[in-house]
Amino acid sequence: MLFHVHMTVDIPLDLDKAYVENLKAKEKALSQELQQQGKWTHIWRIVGQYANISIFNVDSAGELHDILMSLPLYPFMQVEVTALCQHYSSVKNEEEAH
Ligand SMILES: O=C(O)C[C@H]1C=CC(=O)O1
Repeated sequence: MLFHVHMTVDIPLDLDKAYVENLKAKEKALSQELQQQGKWTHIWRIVGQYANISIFNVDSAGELHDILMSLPLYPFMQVEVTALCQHYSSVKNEEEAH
């Protein structure tokens, strides 16, 4: 199942800098692990915002939920999820679309 996920990060300015850098490093490592596994298939920075647009390819909505909850920066994120399915006009088959 494909999901479009819009993550906006808002970290309080008064948090300890070392703590924040550690969270970001953990977030990056987990994100890259999920990308290597083919579950987090795209991540794009939204220009001018501390936000990203991502595409996830997971087995279920529940799996995506668990992944999002496990993100180290999740407590500081607003997350909007949109479920995707094949468009009838798409020239790609579902596998290629991933
Ligand atoms: O920077 C972000 O967009 C937030 C988050 C998502 C992946 C990652 O490494 O950080």
